[in-house]
Amino acid sequence: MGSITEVFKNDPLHLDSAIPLDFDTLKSVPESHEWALEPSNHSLDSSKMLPVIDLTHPDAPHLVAHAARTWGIFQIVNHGVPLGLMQSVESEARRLFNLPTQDKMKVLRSPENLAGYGVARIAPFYDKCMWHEGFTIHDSCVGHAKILWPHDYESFCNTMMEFRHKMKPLADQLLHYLLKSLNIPGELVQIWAESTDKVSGTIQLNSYPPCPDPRHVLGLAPHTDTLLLTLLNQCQISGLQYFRDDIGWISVPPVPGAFVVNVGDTLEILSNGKFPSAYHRVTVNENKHRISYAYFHGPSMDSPAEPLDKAEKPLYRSMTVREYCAIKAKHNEEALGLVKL
Ligand SMILES: C=C1C[C@]23C[C@@]1(O)CC[C@H]2[C@@]12CCC[C@@](C)(C(=O)O1)[C@H]2[C@@H]3C(=O)O
Ligand SMILES: O=C(O)CCC(=O)C(=O)O
Ligand SMILES: [Fe+2]
Repeated sequence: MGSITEVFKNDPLHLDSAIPLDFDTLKSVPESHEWALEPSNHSLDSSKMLPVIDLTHPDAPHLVAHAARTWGIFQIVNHGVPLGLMQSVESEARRLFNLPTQDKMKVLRSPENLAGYGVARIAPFYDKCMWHEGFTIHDSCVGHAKILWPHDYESFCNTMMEFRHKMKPLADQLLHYLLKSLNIPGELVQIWAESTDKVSGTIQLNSYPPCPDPRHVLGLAPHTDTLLLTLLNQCQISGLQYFRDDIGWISVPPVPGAFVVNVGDTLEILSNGKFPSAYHRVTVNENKHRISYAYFHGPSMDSPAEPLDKAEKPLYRSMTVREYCAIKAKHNEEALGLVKL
């Protein structure tokens, strides 16, 4: 059926590269984790550049569409997701990542699966390792949570399911604003809105432990997200950076209670390049254990991935979302270039 899991069944992440480092035992950065980092641009005040949009503002639909066109990344506040729920997601994520390594290894993501504990999907594309461990939730998380906390799994699962339940309509609303701003028939906007009903969004919990020397380390290597929209909370600790050719790497400042919204590759294709997918990376901290959590909003794998405005010359070839995800899983950063006409 139409889930992203099937893409990874065909292109498994091999186990030897799927195990994160045991960060607790490290006193210095091993060579395997030392990157030649492109420097950040500190001369610009990114807090004055990247838009922070109040979703209760009467002009919110236009502000959202404008920010997605100009940046491919922006932040939203007054989005309706309760702060208490956001705090619970963070504390459940911390509870998980604070478990001993041998416990987390019991829920290691199997090579052909999407869900569970492990390194980022993009890890095999790099010869250096990232200072990161992740936990991915796709359908239910009960199986994994029962292994981790046999007598106390419910608070984790209830929190994550409640979070997903609140994120879906928010992501749909943003997608609706964006698609409506394109020159496409209302029925097509409706079809796309409904296409996200067939899949349950993916939740990704990210952990970036304190690092003895963060200057040469990356939490996550530069990447774009694959699906339509990613909504991410950085839990008040900076680390997320965004790249644009004309400005270089700038920090995305943590804004209390906000979600960072990233345009993903699939939305770049649907919009014929009007909403550019955001190229981003994560840096780490010396003393703070940074957590972030994200909701990945995607369509059914059977949906067409092609420019929607038929009056325009298409810049990308037509394919299904499944085909695009398979190209991304094989070629990572090269994928968008490979489907450009
Ligand atoms: C829905 C998804 C997006 C994601 C791949 C995945 O199937 C589940 C994990 C997601 C994640 C999180 C960390 C960064 C990222 C690039 C990765 O390696 O795994 C994203 C993937 C993505 O957007 O392509
Ligand atoms: O941790 C972050 O700020 C970003 C995480 C991210 O890029 C992702 O989960 O795709
Ligand atoms: Fe990302």
